[in-house]
Amino acid sequence: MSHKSPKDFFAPLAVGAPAPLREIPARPSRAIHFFDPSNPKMAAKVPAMVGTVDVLLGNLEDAVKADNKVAAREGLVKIASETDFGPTQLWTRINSLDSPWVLDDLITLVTEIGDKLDVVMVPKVQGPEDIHYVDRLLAQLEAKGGVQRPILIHAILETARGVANVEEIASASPRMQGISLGPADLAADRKMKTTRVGGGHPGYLVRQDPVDGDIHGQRTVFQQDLWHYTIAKMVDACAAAGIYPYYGPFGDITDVVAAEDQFRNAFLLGCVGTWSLHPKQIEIANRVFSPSVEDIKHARRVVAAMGDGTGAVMLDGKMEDDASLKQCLVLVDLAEELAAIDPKLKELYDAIEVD
Ligand SMILES: CC(=O)SCCNC(=O)CCNC(=O)[C@H](O)C(C)(C)COP(=O)(O)OP(=O)(O)OC[C@H]1O[C@@H](n2cnc3c(N)ncnc32)[C@H](O)[C@@H]1OP(=O)(O)O
Ligand SMILES: CC(=O)C(=O)O
Ligand SMILES: [Mg+2]
Repeated sequence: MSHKSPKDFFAPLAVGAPAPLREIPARPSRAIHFFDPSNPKMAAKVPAMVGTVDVLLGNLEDAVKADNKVAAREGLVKIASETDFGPTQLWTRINSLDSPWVLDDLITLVTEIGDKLDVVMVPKVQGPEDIHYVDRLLAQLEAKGGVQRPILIHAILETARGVANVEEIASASPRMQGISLGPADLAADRKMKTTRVGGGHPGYLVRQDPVDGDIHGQRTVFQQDLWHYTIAKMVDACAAAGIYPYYGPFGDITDVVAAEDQFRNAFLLGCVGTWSLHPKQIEIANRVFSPSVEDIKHARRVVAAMGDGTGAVMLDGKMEDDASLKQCLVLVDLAEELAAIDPKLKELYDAIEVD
């Protein structure tokens, strides 16, 4: 197998295309909010959502009716042209690479609103060859449309082959911004037996041992997370490649409690954000993917106690050293990035007193 040399990896793939980035910017993206640009009621809400959510994503793929594919594409061009997105990123999810719509999706969006698009989400990515295809096409279209900065690529992990190839996908191009879990298509592709869009399943459990040998007696049941393995594998692949991992959709819009749990598990495992399918999920995602006041208070105490960052100290009966300091800096750095775009969080974090 031939590999590109480092100098080729960072060369534009088309004459006139912008140079690839050497590092993916750490822009807050706690919620990637999906809307259907062909749905007039949803589209009308988008301008007012600017500034309330880190990412607005015009969805062209699944959940948009086949008859509305062209209207969704044209609707997104209109919204993007007429809206000032300020601090909010604009992403799109294009149709799958084997669909009859994707070529026109890319041609239209990159040449008409390429300078406003931050990230193109590619569904059903099977391996690095899918990223290479989009990478070259984006470069050609950026050159054609005079786009000034490279549009990044986000892959959805929603096929068994994609999961098997996740490390190669994560490092397939300097455009790779991140990867999201796609639990619905992934469940179908793997022939899992859950019919839910993300979240757990009451049948996937571990049961407490029988008490006094009574197998029919009262035994506590612990529901397990169907997605733990895939999320952990995705987080490792993304961290190793210097890109960002995300949970995906949580389809039970009414169960805001379980959505919060699923999001928090992903946050604790290393994900930087999640999807929001309904306005009510944005607040949950923004809260869960922002470090809590308690976390930041503790992290700042450790930073203060560790002085030059080396050695070991005791704090509240616990050992802190170089490694736990690094863990705390993950939270402190994230808080700073979020405070820079979220005035309410800035106020909250600024008010923390470290004793
Ligand atoms: C497996 C996957 O691929 S997941 C990704 C693909 N799926 C999606 O993108 C789904 C996006 N979300 C939706 O389509 C909708 O939220 C649905 C179908 C789940 C629910 O829609 P509704 O039944 O209209 O929800 P509800 O009645 O609570 O909506 C309240 C209001 O919020 C609006 N709204 C609902 N979802 C959104 C949204 N995602 N963005 C903006 N506005 C929205 C509705 O239009 C409605 O407006 P109105 O008050 O002017 O009538
Ligand atoms: C996210 C997505 O597309 C899926 O779960 O299938
Ligand atoms: Mg899908």
